[in-house]
Amino acid sequence: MDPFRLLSRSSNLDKSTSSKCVSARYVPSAADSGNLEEPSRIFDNAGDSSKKRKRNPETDSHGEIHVQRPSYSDASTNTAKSNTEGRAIESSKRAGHQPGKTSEVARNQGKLDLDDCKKILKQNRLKIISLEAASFDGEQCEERQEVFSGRTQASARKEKAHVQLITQPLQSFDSLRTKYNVSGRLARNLDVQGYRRPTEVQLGSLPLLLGNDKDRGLQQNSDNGPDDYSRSKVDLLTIAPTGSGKTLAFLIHLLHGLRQDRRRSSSKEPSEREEKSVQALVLAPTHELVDQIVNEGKRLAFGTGIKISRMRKGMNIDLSGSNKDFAPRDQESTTSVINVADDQAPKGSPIKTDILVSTPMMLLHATTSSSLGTVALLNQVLYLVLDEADVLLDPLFRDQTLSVWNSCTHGSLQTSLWSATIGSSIESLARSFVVDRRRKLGLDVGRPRHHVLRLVVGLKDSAIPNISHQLLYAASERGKLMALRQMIHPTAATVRNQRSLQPPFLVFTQTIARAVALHSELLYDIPPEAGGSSRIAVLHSDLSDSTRSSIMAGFRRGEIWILITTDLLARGIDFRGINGVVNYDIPNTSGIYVHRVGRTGRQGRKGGVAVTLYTKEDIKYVKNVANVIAASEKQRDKSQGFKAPAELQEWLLDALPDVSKRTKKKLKTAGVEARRTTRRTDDGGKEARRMRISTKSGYDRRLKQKKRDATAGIRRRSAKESFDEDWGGIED
Ligand SMILES: Nc1ncnc2c1ncn2[C@@H]1O[C@H](COP(=O)(O)OP(=O)(O)OP(=O)(O)O)[C@@H](O)[C@H]1O
Repeated sequence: MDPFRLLSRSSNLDKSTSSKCVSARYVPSAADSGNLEEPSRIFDNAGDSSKKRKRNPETDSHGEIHVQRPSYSDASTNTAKSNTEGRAIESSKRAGHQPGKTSEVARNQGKLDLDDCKKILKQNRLKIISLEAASFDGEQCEERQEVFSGRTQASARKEKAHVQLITQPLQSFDSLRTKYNVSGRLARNLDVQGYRRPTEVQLGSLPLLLGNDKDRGLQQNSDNGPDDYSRSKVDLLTIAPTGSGKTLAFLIHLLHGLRQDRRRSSSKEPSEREEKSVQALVLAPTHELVDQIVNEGKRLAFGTGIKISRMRKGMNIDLSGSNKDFAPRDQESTTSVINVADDQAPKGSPIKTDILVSTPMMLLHATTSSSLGTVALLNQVLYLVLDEADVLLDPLFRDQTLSVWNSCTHGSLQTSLWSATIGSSIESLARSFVVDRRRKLGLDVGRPRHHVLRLVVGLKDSAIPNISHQLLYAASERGKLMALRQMIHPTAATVRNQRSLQPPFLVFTQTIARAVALHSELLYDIPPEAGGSSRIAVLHSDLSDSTRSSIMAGFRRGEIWILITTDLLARGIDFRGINGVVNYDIPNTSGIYVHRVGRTGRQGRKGGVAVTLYTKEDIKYVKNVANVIAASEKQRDKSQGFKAPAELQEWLLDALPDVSKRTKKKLKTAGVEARRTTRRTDDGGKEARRMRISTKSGYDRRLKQKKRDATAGIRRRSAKESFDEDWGGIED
């Protein structure tokens, strides 16, 4: 008998246990927040232990990646698509790609041939098109106006005719150094921070931002040399899912761009070198997001000599800049320390920085109150980033954002816009703004064509597929509170017998007043043995900056388990170990739903739960949310390759009423009427509404109030009587 077989007979591994161990890796928890794993691809089966991750195309570019050819049923679509594809190939050929033939040579130079590029882009669900902004001039401008004011047939056809570009993907962070000459220090910082492989959005956007027209699959501008980085800039609009790593993508671009500019200026004679102030500007809608970007930027910029700062109340911009003592070589700059001086700078002191991160309002406040004016302070800005671009260009922030953009008058300004949701109207607005700005500044005269590109990762404007969505009907406000209590209570193992919702989680309400009211109602729901009221907090824009920062820090450290908030935290905020999101009040738009639920399941992590509670007042709005959930489930099934049990019953989609455009608009601007902070009076005016969130019925509350009044009356009377007795009045 084979002695080896005999010895191994008793070591029968329990298959179920082993598979559990593997899949446990993908369950997010607060504990994994400090650990950066390999990024899970959002659209593959990263969380499914039984399936292999997609192969790395760098090591396995032949045969293993199976790309399904699209089958077009409709003849007209067929023609349109094949035309587009044909043009894409044409354009790539013009750019220097030679399908099939170049494989060996190209691979030796770190370049892939056209087919490989196409496969990788398709595998990562990346679509890149040129919006051809610079081709609008003269009469074409009118057509553009039409696109902006409403999609005419001509403009719709024009949209369809966009050519899809086949770009060289960024296959590893190593190629940042080898292909794009990114500084060794920046590459090291990426490694130290634990970033091993680029995510989908980084894979697609970095070659567009760092490369030349050839890398982008565009026709090469004849006078652009291969290394002429500054002359081959494009503006980019990126739409990628929540938690997919957009911040890292634009930070790498800014840091590399500024290093390149400095290298160039350091090669000049000292007397010819210019001192520059802010050269890169990042706009974000909230202070919390600004802080987060700066923190990530500082970690990445460590030792590069590039300074990144946030704009705070009372700060001024120093025009003398911070690039005076720049050490161009990596070795020299390794001694730099993370400079946090600007954070502790006294109010009113000027800040010297290369990259400034701010909300539009804060920046405008500082620049307009300066004697120099906004344009003088921002005219050296070479890079403008709009993070959460759709909200920055939304009517609420639009004037401020466009005013900042207009003040960046440098001819080489490169703008990039980033969000998980950018609708067609915002896209048109951005595109027409680029064209108008360039025309006003006369930037296109005698210059090579300027391109505006759009990169879409996955399905546009949709929620990530790796979270479990649940729509819960709670009938009334009392019902919602009871349902939430049920989730908070330690015995509540599951939500609707499905995945459990365990702290830490976020609870979103429609208004600040409701967030405050809900917080005071739930304050004592967590038993003292578990930390009591310190485990639950409320965060909104009426709080001071320091209170907001300390609550954020407490939640990140895991000291706060339940954070009640408004849409202030719906966008961009990256809490890595968060287990779920509760939409206590339904979101005003489907876009906000996508962003709110995107606070969980980040970086492809599985296990996040998103619960949306709704009452009978909400029924007419719920289809917005239900449609997003249905699309997300479809995406999940597609990427898994099988149909998983739906969490959203199909009949519900049919039963819910359609949301009219008017209702959508009303909801977007003011939210559900019953929960607004003001109400209309009979004479047409407005009055503040008292916000109460309670499980007690109105009858019980009235009864209690009557009892309270009666007790107070008795106390008052008895106090008066005893006073009369003691004093006894004035005797004759
Ligand atoms: N290449 C990478 N490898 C591993 N983790 C990454 C990588 N890139 C980014 N991350 C991490 O992914 C998380 C989400 O990134 P980020 O906040 O930039 O997402 P986002 O796309 O901006 O999301 P949102 O749309 O919500 O703003 C962060 O914790 C970040 O550190």
